[in-house]
Amino acid sequence: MPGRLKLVLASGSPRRLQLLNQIGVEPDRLMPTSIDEAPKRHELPRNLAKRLAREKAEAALAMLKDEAELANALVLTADTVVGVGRRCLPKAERIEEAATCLRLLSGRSHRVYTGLVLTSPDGQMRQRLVETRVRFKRLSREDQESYLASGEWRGKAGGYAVQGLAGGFVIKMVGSYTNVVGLPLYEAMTLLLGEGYPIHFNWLKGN
Ligand SMILES: Cc1cn([C@H]2C[C@H](O)[C@@H](COP(=O)(O)OP(=O)(O)OP(=O)(O)O)O2)c(=O)[nH]c1=O
Repeated sequence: MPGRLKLVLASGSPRRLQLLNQIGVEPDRLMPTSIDEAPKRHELPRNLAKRLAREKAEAALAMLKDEAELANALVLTADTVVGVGRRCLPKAERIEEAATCLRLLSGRSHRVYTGLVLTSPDGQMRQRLVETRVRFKRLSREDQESYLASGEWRGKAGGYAVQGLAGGFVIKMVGSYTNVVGLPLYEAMTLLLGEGYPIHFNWLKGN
């Protein structure tokens, strides 16, 4: 008899895990991948998000191939990229990068893309690309300096986290909020249900 369908979240992002938990999904395994996330020359933000989500899926599958107990597992990966026009902003690791991002984001609209890949046990990859438009207020010198001092930008695409202090910078958002945080929940839920993952069953637990 086939075992219960398992889920591997191939991510080291605590935000992605929290977002999945929010819809009652608890992955059987967390598996951070490590890939080169540098954009190619002239690569558009949307293409970068798609490519990196796919490369994370491939890296996770290679790590899983010797794990018999996860042979029957779905594997979920995502990558979030902030784009200003045709330019990909970095996932800020240094304060100078974050400062450059804030200057570019100040007083204008940008787009946040998340590429999502769900791989089924037979190796089939189902992919989504989700886009949200975000408009920031003009950031004063104090906004920028205080935000940099907060450290909240660290490890975040585009050097900000909308779920934290930077929520106060957002004038307008068009599209999915959870997409900006790192995992668009409508699309994730649709992909998981499409592969037969029993999301609603989990909602009944505890009642
Ligand atoms: C724009 C934005 C990004 N982010 C985060 C989500 C992601 O963790 C990160 C983008 O980097 P990613 O490379 O997408 O993800 P990651 O390296 O953190 O995790 P993994 O590859 O292991 O799945 O930025 C926020 O938390 N809030 C935001 O508002």
